Amino acid sequence: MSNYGNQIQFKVYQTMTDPNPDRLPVVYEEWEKRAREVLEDGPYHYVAGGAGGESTMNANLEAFNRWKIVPRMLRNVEERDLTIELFGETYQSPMMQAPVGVQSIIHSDGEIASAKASAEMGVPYIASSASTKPMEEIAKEMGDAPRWFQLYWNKDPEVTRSFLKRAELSGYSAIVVTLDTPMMAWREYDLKNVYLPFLIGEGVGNYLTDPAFCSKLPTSPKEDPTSAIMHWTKTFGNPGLTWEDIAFLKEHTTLPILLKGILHPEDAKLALAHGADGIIVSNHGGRQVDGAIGALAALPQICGVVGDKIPVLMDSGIRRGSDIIKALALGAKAVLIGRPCMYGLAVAGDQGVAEVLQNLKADMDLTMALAGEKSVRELNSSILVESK
Ligand SMILES: Cc1cc2nc3c(=O)[nH]c(=O)nc-3n(C[C@H](O)[C@H](O)[C@H](O)COP(=O)(O)O)c2cc1C
Ligand SMILES: O=C(O)C(=O)c1ccccc1
Repeated sequence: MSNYGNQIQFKVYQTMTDPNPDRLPVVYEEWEKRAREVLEDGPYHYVAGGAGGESTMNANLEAFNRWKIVPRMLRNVEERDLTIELFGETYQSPMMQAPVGVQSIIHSDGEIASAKASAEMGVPYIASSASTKPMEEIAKEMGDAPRWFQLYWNKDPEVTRSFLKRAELSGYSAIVVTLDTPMMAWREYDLKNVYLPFLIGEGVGNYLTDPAFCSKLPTSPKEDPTSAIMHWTKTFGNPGLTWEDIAFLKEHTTLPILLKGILHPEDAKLALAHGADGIIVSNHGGRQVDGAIGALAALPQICGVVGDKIPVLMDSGIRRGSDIIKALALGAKAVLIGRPCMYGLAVAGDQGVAEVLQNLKADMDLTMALAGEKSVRELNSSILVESK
């Protein structure tokens, strides 16, 4: 049971007695501003930017703003429950870290720092295929703490199979298959800055340590890193995949498989028909299709199709506790947090990520209580109205 009320008082007291003007921000916009100050143009825009004119990024925020919470009173919210259950595991809150690759462009400790913060905060960490550090190193940092692995489905099926095996062996308990990035979108700032992290060898930690990947190289990546990177760019994404290929993944792993990047209700039906164990409604934080539907706007229809058959999670645009409450009330079992954690990482490494997660959890708990609700499992759309 949670009580963040006391923590808020503690935080205010801490702030009153701490004369340091550089203390960690509370305001989301200040985290972003501080990240902007510490990052060069290339990395900052890579993280903060979206596809094309960024209309999808804006749509994500607008979709949250369109729904309003209608709080209920006198419902005894003294004892509250933030825990959820997914695939037989109990998680401390309905929040996870979204898979984010190339984190060494944000902080020298990269994914190790984010994973450490996740373990400390009891927030599951989803390790990206495109991490700078190999999945085994990330796992080692986390001990027994919960973690999932995000799969970029390589053109070479042996690499895909090897990633699935390595994830199982290093204690990841679910596979998130990202479907919306068989190729990188048109991202204007990255083109303007001539900045693509993987072309300078970032985000290939899992690949350069993979026996299946390395077996296809003319020489070892140590001897010839350029060839290794070129091979990566040729094999990274697989635009030829179809729904029939999901069977390949099911054959090669016993872990639950979640499909990330679903926005169309017909695709939710196909996901069910092809045996997905979960769906993540997402537009990749507005980084792939410019002009796409806001992720939250896509959520209700997808939950309508899926019902209670498999869990639906969501990401894209979560910035504050009330966003999490809205997503859960519209049917998501949990949400993934992307950029906010990365701004925390840029500003203060693992401590920054932990602070961002802690603040989001406190804000979510308080918002839920003040809306008259005491369990994240019981939230539903009766506390929301849509304003057109
Ligand atoms: C810098 C960056 C790198 C990302 N890398 C990956 C990745 O490797 N795999 C993946 O599935 N999603 C990736 N994403 C998308 C996130 O998982 C998530 O969908 C998105 O950030 C959520 O939106 P938000 O940033 O508005 O919270 C990345 C996002 C960012 C900002
Ligand atoms: O930038 C991204 O959104 C992303 O998913 C990615 C893909 C490949 C390498 C690094 C990040």
